[in-house]
Amino acid sequence: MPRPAVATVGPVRVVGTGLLGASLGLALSAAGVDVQLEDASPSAVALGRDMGAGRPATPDSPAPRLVVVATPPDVAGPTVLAQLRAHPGAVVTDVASVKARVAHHVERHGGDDAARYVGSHPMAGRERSGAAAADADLFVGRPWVIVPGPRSTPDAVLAVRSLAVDVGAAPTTLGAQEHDDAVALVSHLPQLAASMVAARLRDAPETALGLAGQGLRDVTRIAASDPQLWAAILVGNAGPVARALRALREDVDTALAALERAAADGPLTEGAAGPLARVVAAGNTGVARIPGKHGGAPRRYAEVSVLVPDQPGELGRLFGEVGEAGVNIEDLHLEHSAGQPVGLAILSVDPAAASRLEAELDRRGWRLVASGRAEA
Ligand SMILES: NC(=O)c1ccc[n+]([C@@H]2O[C@H](COP(=O)([O-])OP(=O)(O)OC[C@H]3O[C@@H](n4cnc5c(N)ncnc54)[C@H](O)[C@@H]3O)[C@@H](O)[C@H]2O)c1
Ligand SMILES: O=C(O)C(=O)C[C@]1(C(=O)O)C=C[C@@H](O)C=C1
Repeated sequence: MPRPAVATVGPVRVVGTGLLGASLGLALSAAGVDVQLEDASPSAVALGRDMGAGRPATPDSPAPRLVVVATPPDVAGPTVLAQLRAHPGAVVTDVASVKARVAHHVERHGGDDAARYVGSHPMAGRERSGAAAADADLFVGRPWVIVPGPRSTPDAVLAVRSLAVDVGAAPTTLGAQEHDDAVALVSHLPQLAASMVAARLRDAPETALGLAGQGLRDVTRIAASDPQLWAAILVGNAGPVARALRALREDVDTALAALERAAADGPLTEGAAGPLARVVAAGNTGVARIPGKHGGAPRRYAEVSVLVPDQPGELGRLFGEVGEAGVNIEDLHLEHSAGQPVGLAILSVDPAAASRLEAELDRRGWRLVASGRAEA
């Protein structure tokens, strides 16, 4: 396969070869960029190398043109400073999930070197840590926030934007505090909420856990995230996260008051159902505002739900036949419970093509499920 043309000029030094660093190394190496790997843990470097993310940095390595600091956020500021000093010809960025603290650190202690620093944050990741979980396609189609400092040069900003584009991400520029306020709401509060819901399961009886369906899985995937990394992220963005959590607590208190009223006086008691419906309806409004798959404005798709036998090759056959019908799958959800002989494939498609696709799949013997759901 021909290599994609990239604007990033190596060597690129990746400092911190865990999930993010190794994923970046994989993507850049696949594009032919020379990647040097550095980590406080020698075994993390060795793993990154073995995964194909780059070559271990040595004292004889050529000077990097670009350094990407992918360490935990609590050490990102000092690591950025050390890299600026060690590589006076390099642009330095970091990918920490919290930006204001790193920016202040570089601004306060970096002197003229701060001109070569540009903060950044790819909104891409997963609930696992380390290079073993790395993925060259992690950044494809994801927003990548660029956070220029007051002294960042245009060339430095361009180098970091190019990096984002070269690995398939969509760069967008924000101020450090604006970024931190935004991710408190769309990333840090969801992590806390997922963790708290999942924590309720610790002592749940096996019979209850055996009933777990897709709803629980949807809400708790990120509860498997690394506690140490997330503790550093949350304390690093404490003010905005506390504000978001306080607002959530108000909704919890509203729901609690309504439930306790219903529990004490019966489900038809005045003031019980109304507040609960309003909480759920507010959630409907919020979820409808989450942008679609390309991170752009929400657009509506029709959903076609198909029962798929739990046998090798059946999903591939379904995709093939949707393709033969000339319909593009815009998004896909799979619902499956252990022990069930079938799964449910929910295909998001252009509304204009939905009925034709349903008729075609029906004709070919697929079992369709009326869902009527539309995705925003
Ligand atoms: N995990 C995600 O979903 C995600 C997404 C976007 C951004 N981020 C940010 O990316 C950064 C890395 O996260 P990750 O998920 O790759 O973590 P990770 O735990 O997988 O990797 C971090 C690596 O940094 C190394 N390290 C720690 N201290 C170091 C130091 N002082 N010098 C050099 N190396 C050091 C560790 O040995 C480890 O290999 C964090 O700042 C995180 O906030 C994470
Ligand atoms: O999808 C996931 O698993 C993530 O945790 C990714 C996610 C996010 O909240 O979107 C998590 C933290 C990062 O700073 C950026 C991305």
